[in-house]
Amino acid sequence: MALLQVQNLSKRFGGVQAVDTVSFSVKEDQIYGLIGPNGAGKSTTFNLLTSMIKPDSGKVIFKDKDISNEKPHKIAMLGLGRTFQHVNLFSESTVLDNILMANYCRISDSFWGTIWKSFKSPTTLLTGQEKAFEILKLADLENYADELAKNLDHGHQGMLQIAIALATEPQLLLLDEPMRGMNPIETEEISDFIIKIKESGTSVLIIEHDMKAMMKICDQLSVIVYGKKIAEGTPDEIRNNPEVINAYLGSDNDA
Ligand SMILES: Nc1ncnc2c1ncn2[C@@H]1O[C@H](COP(=O)(O)OP(=O)(O)OP(=O)(O)O)[C@@H](O)[C@H]1O
Repeated sequence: MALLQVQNLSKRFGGVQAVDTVSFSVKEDQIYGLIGPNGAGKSTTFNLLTSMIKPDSGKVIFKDKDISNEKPHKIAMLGLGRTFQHVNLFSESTVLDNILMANYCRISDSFWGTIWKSFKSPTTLLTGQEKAFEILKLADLENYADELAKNLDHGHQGMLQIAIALATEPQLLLLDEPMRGMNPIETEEISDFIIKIKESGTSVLIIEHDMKAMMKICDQLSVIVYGKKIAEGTPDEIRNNPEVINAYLGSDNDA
């Protein structure tokens, strides 16, 4: 079943057609990749999906609901979580507290909602702790639970960033260049973490420039060039698509 349907989405900034009638669907239990050169329109697409900006035309359907004009926090509450390109942590808080805060934001969507939920369920905070350790384990960060986030190395901060987004308990997690600035070992660890996220029941939509990693982890990919989708398929189909090789991958493709 399609969890997310993107239908003819378009966005223009002045003279630049950043996103041009882009359509694709992400199914449950899928890692779906968006690839394309710098300035292709990938981040703009993410910003449209999460309502950080509004489309000129087109629709975003999430779990059969049109969310094109929904507020960003409502979209997060519906189960669409995301990370940003730049690491965004509470650096003076511990790793565990970063996760707990994100998880608590998930359950406390409103003041009265919080009161009602805590009245209904006094175990809410305990459940939050259990959930947090579950996520830390998945990210291989459980040994760093009491460490301040600022003391983690770049690779572990990247893992924590994803773990925080996961703590909002999304059904679909949008990852914006999670391997940016990572060395090959860190890239491998993040790839494994993303696969584990899928196996634990959360679908993933990912933008990433590391082609090797994308070809390894994605079930399906779309290629965007100058705002337009030029191809869609499995990693093998994309790797061998002459139009993609011409327009984007080039002859030095080692994916
Ligand atoms: N807020 C904005 N105002 C004006 N132009 C913008 C804005 N955001 C993006 N653009 C332009 O839209 C186009 C698409 O940019 P976008 O950041 O979506 O590409 P991208 O594929 O994510 O690139 P990268 O891989 O480098 O992150 C670019 O030409 C960019 O300069």
